[in-house]
Amino acid sequence: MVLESLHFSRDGGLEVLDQLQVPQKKTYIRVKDSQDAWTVVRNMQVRGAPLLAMVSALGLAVEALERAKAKREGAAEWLRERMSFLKTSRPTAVNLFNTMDALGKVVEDAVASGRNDQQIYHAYADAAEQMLEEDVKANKAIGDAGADAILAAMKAAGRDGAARVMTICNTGALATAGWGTALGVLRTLHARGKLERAYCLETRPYNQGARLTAFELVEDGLPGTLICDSMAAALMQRCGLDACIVGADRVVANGDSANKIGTYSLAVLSRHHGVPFYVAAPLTTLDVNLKHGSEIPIEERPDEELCSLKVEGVSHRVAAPGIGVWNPAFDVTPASLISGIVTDCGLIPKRSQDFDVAAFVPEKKRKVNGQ
Ligand SMILES: CSC[C@H]1O[C@H](OP(=O)(O)O)[C@H](O)[C@@H]1O
Repeated sequence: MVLESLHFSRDGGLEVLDQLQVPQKKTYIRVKDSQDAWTVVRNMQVRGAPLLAMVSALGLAVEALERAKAKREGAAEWLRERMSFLKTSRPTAVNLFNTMDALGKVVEDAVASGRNDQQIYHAYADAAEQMLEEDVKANKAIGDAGADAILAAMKAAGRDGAARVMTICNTGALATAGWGTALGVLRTLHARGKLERAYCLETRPYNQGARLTAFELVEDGLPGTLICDSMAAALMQRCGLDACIVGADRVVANGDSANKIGTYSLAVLSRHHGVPFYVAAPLTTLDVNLKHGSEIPIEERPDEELCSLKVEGVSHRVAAPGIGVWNPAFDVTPASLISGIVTDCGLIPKRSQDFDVAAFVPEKKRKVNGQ
């Protein structure tokens, strides 16, 4: 059983796994309020689009419950200000914004129904806690839909065996509340006896693949092979693949998808080698307010993160001092290179060169996402 990314309870509060220390150390750190939540997300001690949204929401829930106990007034105004603050930690993963907007609606509904301060604090905390269960359920649904899609594509290509699948970054239990999105599809294939091998890219410069995905594959006994990002093309050329499946930080109205830097090159390689390329994401990752991938804000991380290797939280500089650095944390894959977008509500139907995401988001889910 993989380490859990977080532990939350009303009495015990919130603890998160410090992912900067994985796999050498498995250290849980306490998140006592919204400031702590913002800091662990900004530092990438906690990362992964769904997980960073949940940790932000739950860190604020811990603080809200403390204020309820102390009978502090001004609940709605305080929660609005704290949610706005939490939105400033990282700009690309839309899950953070969708989650804060959905929780903001919970607060506004409580105010509109005449709830007092204590009730408003508790309404917020109840909704934040419920997101944990919903996330794992969504990931299991993504797992089934993704595994069905990959096996159907293999059958159409005349292959009935187990799947050889490549993935980038970490999209497993350490990027979510459990099971994972793209890595959740690999877990489902394995559970069905249909995973021949998972090839995980080390995912420079943060090494989510080498440190986190490799850790999850080994811990859960999935057949995994680690490769350098630069080896992906040669592996497709020499060994053959049945699919690539990746996560997402934001999928916009036409299906263009932002994900970890290196994903776009994987999509181009997949197209060149005739490998189906899938994006796996819960509905909280969809953003129909943006029409095209060029509108997605791309986070740039500190130069030091590219120039150094961090082991157990300690940085060792590798790059020559004084060199200029460009360090975008994400890139955007155009919908035309994506074979399918796998969600917890099934696959988004593909048009000739893109997807109609807005038509897909069911009315009820659209409301939850604040769209
Ligand atoms: C479950 S999708 C997680 C998504 O987030 C990762 O980015 P980061 O590690 O910088 O938070 C990566 O893009 C993954 O695909």
